[in-house]
Amino acid sequence: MNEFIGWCKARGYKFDGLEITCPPGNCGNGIYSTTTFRAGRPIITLPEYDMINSALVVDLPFYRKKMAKFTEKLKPMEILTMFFCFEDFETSAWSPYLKVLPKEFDTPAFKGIDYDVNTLPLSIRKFWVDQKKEISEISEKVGDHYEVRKKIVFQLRRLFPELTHDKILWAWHVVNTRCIFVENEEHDNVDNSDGDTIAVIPYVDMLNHDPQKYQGVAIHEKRNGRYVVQAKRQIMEGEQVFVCYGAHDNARLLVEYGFTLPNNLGAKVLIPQEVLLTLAKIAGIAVTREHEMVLEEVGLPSHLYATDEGPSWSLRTNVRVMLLEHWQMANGRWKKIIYSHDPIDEEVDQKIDEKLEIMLKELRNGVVEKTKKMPKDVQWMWEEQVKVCDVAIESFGTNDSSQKPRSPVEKGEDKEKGSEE
Ligand SMILES: C[S@@+](CC[C@H](N)C(=O)[O-])C[C@H]1O[C@@H](n2cnc3c(N)ncnc32)[C@H](O)[C@@H]1O
Repeated sequence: MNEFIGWCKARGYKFDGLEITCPPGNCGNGIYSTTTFRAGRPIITLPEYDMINSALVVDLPFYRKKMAKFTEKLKPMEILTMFFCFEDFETSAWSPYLKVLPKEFDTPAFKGIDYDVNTLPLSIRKFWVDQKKEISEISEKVGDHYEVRKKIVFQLRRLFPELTHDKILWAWHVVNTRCIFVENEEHDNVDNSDGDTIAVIPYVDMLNHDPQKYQGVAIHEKRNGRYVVQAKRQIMEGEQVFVCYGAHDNARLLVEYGFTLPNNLGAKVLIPQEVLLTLAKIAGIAVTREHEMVLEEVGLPSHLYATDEGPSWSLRTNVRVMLLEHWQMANGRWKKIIYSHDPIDEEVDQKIDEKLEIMLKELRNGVVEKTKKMPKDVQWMWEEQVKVCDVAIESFGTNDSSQKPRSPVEKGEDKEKGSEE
């Protein structure tokens, strides 16, 4: 670690009052404060040219030469993965940094765990599919298959015999678990058709995630040519400095970063429109095609979030829409009602509560039933969803679990109704 710290200082990084140590638990290294920082003070600064982004890599002579062999341009994720595949731990200019990177990761992809997508909660499903696709696409392009396709096996094998699927998987994880959102300039040799917004930033990438406690916010100060992490509130001596990687639930944290958080407020339950409609019907709301069309036009999500004190405004509004009378919807009259700033009529408000409570209990029971049927290794993801439902239900203040309506699954009416599916 000392070699890395010296390397950073020699490159102009500033991080007085911080030290990298291993926090308790299994989270690798973290950054701790050895002094008190006032809110607004920069705690880490480094020159922007030290951000490892696609432009930096493709302009390095080694990679420029290497990429000249390809007929197509690579995307930013592929370029950064390639960089971590090929940099030599001993001879690279980044050697002290490469040596402090984790050797392995606790993500399902790294451990070779392949979830059946149909057993995952909706909140993580698309992300899991996209991640698998991205890893296999990268390993095809940079690895064996790509070489076969391009008939340059011989040259690449001769130049880079160490390039294996395992190496690519490791390099991809380095990028995916450590990259930060930045707005990179366009570069002629980069395929930025899907954007170019990632960079791996040494030292800054030692910051761990805590969405509740985080004190560090990162800013690319283009005008000053530097990258800065600032204290967004006072940081006390001895505290671990955290940033927030995003409002992710635990399934997402595990799949993307290989860890979970106790009491994660990023937990959420996605309620797609067809499930909302089913729940509404169970709660006795007479939903017509007209209601469905208005719901589509309003376009609000019906999700439940662990951070919400009760069902969100958008979920309540969707229920409100479904309670509209035919005459209230005719000729676009619903817009005046739904978008009005006037307080909602107390009677309507009570009706929304009453219906929502039934709907959410039904949803909860459906998720509980689903949880029981899921393989053991993903049950905890569903249990987290049950907890989110519980918090929302508790907000109604009745909290009488014996009164929970039986789910359609229990009643044997419709296997999928009332579940998150
Ligand atoms: C950007 S790196 C942070 C530095 C990292 N701990 C290291 O030793 O290099 C992200 C990785 O740190 C770990 N991590 C970050 N926040 C964590 C937390 N709150 N709990 C456990 N592990 C965490 C995970 O392994 C994640 O993939």
